[in-house]
Amino acid sequence: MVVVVWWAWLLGALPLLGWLLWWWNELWYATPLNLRYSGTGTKLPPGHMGLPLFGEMFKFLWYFKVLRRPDDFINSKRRRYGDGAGIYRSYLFGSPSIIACSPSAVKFFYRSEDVFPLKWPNVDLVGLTSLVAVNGTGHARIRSYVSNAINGPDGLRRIAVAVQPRMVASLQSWAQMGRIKTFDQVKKLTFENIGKLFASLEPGPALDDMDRLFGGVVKGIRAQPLNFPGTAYHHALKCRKKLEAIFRVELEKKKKNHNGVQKTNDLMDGLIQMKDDEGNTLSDQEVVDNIVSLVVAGYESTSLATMWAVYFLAKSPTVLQKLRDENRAMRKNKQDYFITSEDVSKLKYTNQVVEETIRMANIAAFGFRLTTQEVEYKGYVIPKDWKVVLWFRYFQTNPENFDDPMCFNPDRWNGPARPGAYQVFGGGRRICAGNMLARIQLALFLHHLSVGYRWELLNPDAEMIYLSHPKPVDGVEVKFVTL
Ligand code: HEM
Repeated sequence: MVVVVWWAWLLGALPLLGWLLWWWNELWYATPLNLRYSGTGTKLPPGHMGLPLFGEMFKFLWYFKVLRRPDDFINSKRRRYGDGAGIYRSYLFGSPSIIACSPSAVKFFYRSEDVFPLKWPNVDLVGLTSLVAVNGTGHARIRSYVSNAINGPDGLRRIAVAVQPRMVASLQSWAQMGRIKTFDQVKKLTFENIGKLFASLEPGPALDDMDRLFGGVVKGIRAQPLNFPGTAYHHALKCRKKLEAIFRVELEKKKKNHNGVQKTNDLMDGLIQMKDDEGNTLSDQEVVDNIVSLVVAGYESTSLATMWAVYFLAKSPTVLQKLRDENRAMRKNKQDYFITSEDVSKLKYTNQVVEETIRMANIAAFGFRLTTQEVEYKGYVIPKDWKVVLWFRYFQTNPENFDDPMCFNPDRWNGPARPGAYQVFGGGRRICAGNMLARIQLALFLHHLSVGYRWELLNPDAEMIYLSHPKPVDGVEVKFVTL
């Protein structure tokens, strides 16, 4: 009798439990809303919200981690639900979400900052008063200063001069080593240059410590926000605290120097002195938060782009040859070993290689927004308090946007991209504040790399990983020699 009851339970209750779990989020979030809208001609975007708490995270991880075909996550939705308005409902990264993956849908979410403010996960780690955390006028005033300092023509002219000595020194040291793991080396180079540009920090054990601390912060941004010993988030909070203490010491030193002793003229100096229209300066907290957020935004992204350039060029000898020819021609006509930002703008093919590298590298896979009120888009309801995931990655890999998208082909940049199809740096008011800085650093690096060095991938068939960012599993190990 007990066995019969047991079997009845197994056959009846388990499938029921499975069904309930599978439809849990649909029943909890979607069904009440769809009932409310029935008869109004609007409904939720198509999709499936998955299991309680996890939603579609297992499916996401299946495509990104197990199959290593990240774009099939969206392709499977397009196949199942059709293209519709380019939006799908889901439950991702701990929240009911709308996925936006078509140019017009993403544009819709860029349009209104008030309705769809930027919402970085775990933004407390980068700083609650930083550029990426504030909205409205607070955002506009810091953004305009930062953009001018690191992304405008004058800033870029100064930066071009400042970053090249370390690039050249690094390349020479790689050739001496003979064999390097590119990602580790470019990270070191990028961090040294960022340390110099942002806070006049010189290479040495203190900068190495900061590098480790930033590594801890970056890991925490993508982790579940569980604050107890042993979690990535807890560790990241501790790293953030230590970094804050270091930057506060630097800040005090700088304030003293501004009273007459010495001027360094780095980004931190600029932030300290910045005044808005009413003559207000930034608080110490704002200065520190913004420095931390800019390092977080620019460090890993620039390092990854540089690593990918080394990788793609090793696999594309014809492209490399054209790149060498263009850069050697420029070098011949120059007295100076270093080039200027004006020189970079004349390197047409090099800039195409930069653009194609950044497109293929697909570093920033997603952008996050929050819906602060219920709105309608093309007959679909976007509910209040849901997350919007702008699926940037898919734009660059969708064959409807780029012909043969997985082929590294700088010549595709002989003309502009299709309107709205290129989203590597996001768009709207929140478009990457360091996009020109990233581009010029890569172009300068390519100049020195292509005129002076030869390299070869040690694992040309290394597998790819896509989380936290796309990169070959070996970090691009190469044999590296002078030409
Ligand atoms: C290849 C390198 C880079 C890529 C692919 C990249 C990508 C992006 C993307 C997609 C966004 C928009 C996010 C959104 O809308 O949710 C963004 C924003 C941002 N990026 Fe970059 N980025 C790169 C390099 C840099 C660098 C070097 C810096 C500065 C040091 C920087 C600073 C920022 C800042 C401050 C924002 C926020 C802008 C705002 O909210 O107004 N990025 N980046």
